[in-house]
Amino acid sequence: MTLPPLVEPAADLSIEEVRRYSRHLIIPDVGMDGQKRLKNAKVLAVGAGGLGSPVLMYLAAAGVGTLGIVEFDTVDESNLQRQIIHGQSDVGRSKAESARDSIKEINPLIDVRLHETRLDSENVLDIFREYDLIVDGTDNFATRYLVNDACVLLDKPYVWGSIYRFDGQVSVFWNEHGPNYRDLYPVPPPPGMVPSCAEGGVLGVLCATAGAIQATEAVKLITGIGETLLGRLMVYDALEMTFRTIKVRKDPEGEPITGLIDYEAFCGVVSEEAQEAAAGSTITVDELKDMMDAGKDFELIDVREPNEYEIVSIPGAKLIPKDEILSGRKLSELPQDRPIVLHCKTGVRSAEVLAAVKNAGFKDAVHVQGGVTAWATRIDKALPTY
Ligand SMILES: Nc1ncnc2c1ncn2[C@@H]1O[C@H](COP(=O)(O)OP(=O)(O)OP(=O)(O)O)[C@@H](O)[C@H]1O
Repeated sequence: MTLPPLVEPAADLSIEEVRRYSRHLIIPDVGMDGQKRLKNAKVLAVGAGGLGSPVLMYLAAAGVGTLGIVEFDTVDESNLQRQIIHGQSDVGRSKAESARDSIKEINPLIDVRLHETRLDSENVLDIFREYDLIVDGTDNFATRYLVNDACVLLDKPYVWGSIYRFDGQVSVFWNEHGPNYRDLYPVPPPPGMVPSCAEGGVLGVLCATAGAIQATEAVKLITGIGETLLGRLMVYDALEMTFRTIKVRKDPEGEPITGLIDYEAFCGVVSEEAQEAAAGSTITVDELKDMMDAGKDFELIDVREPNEYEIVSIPGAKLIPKDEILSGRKLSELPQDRPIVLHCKTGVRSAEVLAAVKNAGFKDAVHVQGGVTAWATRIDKALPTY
């Protein structure tokens, strides 16, 4: 959809800016007017991770005058495979500060504002008010619904992106002029149904493709050039190397968004059924270690995928992937005569499996809080986390 420019042009460009942005200025559709609009624009990136990295780097290079970053996390070694705004020497540092330093290196003329906090219902409206446009590079449903609803309430355009393994999706939402995120995804998927990149992995370079499309949409919205992805969903398949766009319409049945809600509860990080099953049937990794040391007779079952098991596993654990149990295909491999201890990477999937196992009649079953990640950080520190 073609839209009028989102931002008014700045009064002028300095000689330094004219030199720096000359390859933009000679594109007739951008020109001085478009570059001045970019200079005046205030864009907020939510998350400085896989998608946030290319988004921030390209918008900085393009001359977006003010870039905000909301990010609470620190750089982990496993981020470096895709989060190219951070480098080896940034491991352990605040992602927001590391991103700011990279931006300043790319373009010192940019004003960078840091919001070193987790975006939530309490702070979202105050933070968003400062910006013209929100670009979301986060990895969880609760934050996406939060960003969407805040954008609707404040009438801001929302550039959304999502990545998983070899697939990317990008769209633009703007309730005043077209659909919002809830028109595409009215309700979140059931907890555990859609694995995160931390659980399922992501091809690092996929972030560049999806993030660059998000940055392109931001530039188009600011300057008013081209057809935006408002009302269209871009679906990218890196293995097939195809880009498809699908129409997104406003849902006539869609509930109006009148305020913010409890997004963690709405997205149910762990399903209610799993929470019920886990209540009183959860053990810590220290308790698991004590059971092992005491020679207790039990079956330890790892419900992750085979490739995860290959990266790191708890000694003695038998691998039966979650879907093999949930589908009933491998229920017969569970012992009838001994207690069952289930674990996964962090304790989300094992809680889901625990509910299914108990429903199937295996009453003497527990799951391990924090999974193999807790085991590797508390019990056997020589093991890697991923
Ligand atoms: N509510 C939020 N407020 C601020 N930042 C957020 C919020 N939710 C997610 N993020 C940030 O968004 C980024 C998303 O990046 P990415 O998808 O590459 O995953 P990651 O969390 O860094 O990595 P992994 O989950 O694989 O360890 C992360 O840096 C994360 O800290």
